[in-house]
Amino acid sequence: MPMADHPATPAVVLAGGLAQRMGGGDKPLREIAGRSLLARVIDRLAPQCDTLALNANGDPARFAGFGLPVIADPVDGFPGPLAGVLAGLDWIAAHRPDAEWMLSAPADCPFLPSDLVVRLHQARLDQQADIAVAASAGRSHPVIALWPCRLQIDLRRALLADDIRKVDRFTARYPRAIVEWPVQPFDPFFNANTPEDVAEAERIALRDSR
Ligand SMILES: Nc1nc2c(ncn2[C@@H]2O[C@H](COP(=O)(O)OP(=O)(O)OP(=O)(O)O)[C@@H](O)[C@H]2O)c(=O)[nH]1
Ligand SMILES: [Mg+2]
Repeated sequence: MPMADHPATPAVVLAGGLAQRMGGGDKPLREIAGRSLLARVIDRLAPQCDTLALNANGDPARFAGFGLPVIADPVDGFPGPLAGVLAGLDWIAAHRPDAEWMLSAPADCPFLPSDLVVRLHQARLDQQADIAVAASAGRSHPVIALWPCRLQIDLRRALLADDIRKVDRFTARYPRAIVEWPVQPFDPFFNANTPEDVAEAERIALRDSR
């Protein structure tokens, strides 16, 4: 359910990468202490977002168990996470035309904070920004962001005509709010890219559940 003090915010979970550092395969389905990365991301976002969709290429059947729509990249090849953001904005324009904002988050951040959406909205209001981006330990996380749905047309042009692939390069065109989160007791934007990261995530998950 959306929180009362910010607009209804659908979210797209980006699960479209190659997972090269993990050694390939479906990274979102990798388990951390008995629950997949993707299931953990959904657990974190579902209370904050009023609609969820997955962005992934290939056979959507492998995600059928989540009961969520699976949207493919609107651009061929592996053009990077910006294509996933565009896939989300296209899907929302078609299915949630009432929505003005969209959250994007990667499928490999299993400990997303429970105040993610509320703080991103507050920051873009306070700073009169168009886009709000999450940060921790002084580093921004460009794909964990709140996007105005009206950027759909600009983003398509940037990807297809201007060949922009870096999320930062696109968002730098707009007033941005960078919103910092504390990293204690752990970084809420911990990102599982390698098998070593999976082991570390298991340690965090087991500690957190005690
Ligand atoms: N839609 C889409 N999402 C992508 C693409 N490349 C990366 N992503 C997503 O962007 C987020 C961050 O990317 P990475 O951590 O680099 O994920 P990855 O590409 O699976 O892993 P590496 O190959 O090891 O970089 C993840 O949620 C990915 O699913 C892409 O080509 N299309
Ligand atoms: Mg990653």
